[in-house]
Amino acid sequence: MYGGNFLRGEVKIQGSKNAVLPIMAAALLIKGTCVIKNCPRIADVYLMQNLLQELGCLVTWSENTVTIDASNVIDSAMSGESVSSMRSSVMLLGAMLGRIGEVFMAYPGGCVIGKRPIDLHLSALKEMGVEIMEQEHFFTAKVGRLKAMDYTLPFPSVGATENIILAAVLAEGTTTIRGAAKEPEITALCEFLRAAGADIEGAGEQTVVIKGVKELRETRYTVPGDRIVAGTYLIGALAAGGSIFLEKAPSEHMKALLKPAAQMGGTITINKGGVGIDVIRRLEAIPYLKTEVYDGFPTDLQSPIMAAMAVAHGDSVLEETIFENRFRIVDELRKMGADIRTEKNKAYISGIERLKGAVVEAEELRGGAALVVAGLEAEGETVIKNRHFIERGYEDICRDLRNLGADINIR
Ligand SMILES: CC(=O)N[C@H]1[C@@H](OP(=O)(O)OP(=O)(O)OC[C@H]2O[C@@H](n3ccc(=O)[nH]c3=O)[C@H](O)[C@@H]2O)O[C@H](CO)[C@@H](O)[C@@H]1O
Ligand SMILES: C=C(OP(=O)(O)O)C(=O)O
Repeated sequence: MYGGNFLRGEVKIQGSKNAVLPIMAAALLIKGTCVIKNCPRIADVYLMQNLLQELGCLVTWSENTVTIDASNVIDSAMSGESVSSMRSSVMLLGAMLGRIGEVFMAYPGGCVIGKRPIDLHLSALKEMGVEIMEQEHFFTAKVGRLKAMDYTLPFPSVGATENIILAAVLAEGTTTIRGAAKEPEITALCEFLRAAGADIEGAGEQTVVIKGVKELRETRYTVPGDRIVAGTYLIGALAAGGSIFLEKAPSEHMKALLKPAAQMGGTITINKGGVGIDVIRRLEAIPYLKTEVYDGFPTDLQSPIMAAMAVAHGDSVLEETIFENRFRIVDELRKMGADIRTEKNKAYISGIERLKGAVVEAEELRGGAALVVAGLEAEGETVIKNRHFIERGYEDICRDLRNLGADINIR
C-alpha cells in the first residue's frame, strides 16, 4: 500500500465478529434451524462453521446469511487443530454442555496478546455440576443435568460470562451471574437466545439472571455492526485525514472511542445510519488513555489508535490493562520511524510528522490492522506480511479502504 491519500466516502460496516461467534455456538442449543443475517465472511466465522460441522450441524450460506441446522449433534469431540487456532472455540464448551452434557476438546490456544487461560470458565462450570478431567493438551467436561447457581465472577471476563449464559439457558433453576462482563456482544448473544425462547434478564449489566427453560425454538437474528471494525476505519481516517461515513457503525457502543477521536481533532457526526468523521488538520496527542472493560476504551482498538498517536502533535501515553502482551506492534511501528517506548504495560508515544513506508509483519489481528492504519498515513510503500491474521476479523479491509480512496492491494 502507498500512504498519503485522504479517505473520502462511505463504507458499510460488517457484522460483529465477537457477537456472531458465540451466537453460532448458541445455535447448538436449538434442535432445529436458525438463520443468522449480516454474518461477516471472515476466517474466524469459517473456523466456527467447520467446528459446528464436525459436531454434526448442517451449515449453509447465502450472501451474508448463514443458516445452521443443529437438529442432529452426533459428536462431542473437537479436533485439536481447529480448536487451538481460534480462541472463540471455547464458546462451544457451554453450548455443548447445555445440548448433550459432554465435550472433549483441546485447550483453545493462547496467542501472542497474552496467556489467556480459561480458569474462570472452568471454575464457574464446575459450580454448575460439571466434572472436568484435565490432561496436558485436552480436557473432558461432563454433566448429567446442569444446575443453576448464584455465582460471582472475580473478573468480568467476556468469554466466561458468555459460557455461563450458554450453559445456564437450559439448566435446571435460576442462575445469577454477578460481576458479569457488560460488552455489547454479550447483549447480542442474549437477544439471540431470548428470540429463541430463553429467559434472561440484565443482559449488558453487571448482574445477569437466567431462568432455565426446557427447550429453545428455531429463530432468526440480525448481527449488529462491528464496533471494532468501525473503530479501526475511524482511526484510519484520523491517521490519513479526510471525511468518511461509517454506515451501520453502532455509535452507542463506540463512545469510548469517539471522545478521544474528537480530542485528537476529528469532528464526529452521529445519526441513525451510522457515524461520520472529518479530519482536516494534524492530530493532537492524548496525554493519557487506558484500555478498560466496557464501557471503557476497548483493548481491541489499542494498537490501531497507537498508530494514529504515532503521527499526532505531542506526547501520548497508552496503558493496556486487559492483556499482558498487546504491545508487540511497537517494533513494527518503529520500523516505520515511530518514536515509541514501552515500560511494563505503558507505551510512551512521541508523535512525529510522518511515518515512512516499510516491510512489516502482522503477528496478530488488531496489531495487523494497526499496521494498515500506519500504512495509510506513511510516506511511500508499506508491505504488510501475514495478512491471514487480519482476515480473521476483517471481511475485506483492502476493498473497504480502496473504496474510501486508499491505495491498497493484495499482492
Ligand atoms: C471472541 C471475543 O469476544 N474476543 C474478545 C473477548 O476475549 P476474551 O473473552 O478472551 O476476553 P476476557 O474478557 O475473557 O479476557 C480478559 C482478561 O481476562 C483473562 N482471563 C480470562 C478468562 C479466564 O478464564 N481467565 C483469565 O485470566 C484473560 O487472559 C485476559 O487477560 O474479550 C476481550 C476483552 O474485551 C476482547 O479483546 C476480545 O476481542
Ligand atoms: C483478541 C481478539 O479476538 P479473539 O478473542 O478472537 O482472539 C480481537 O478481536 O481483537
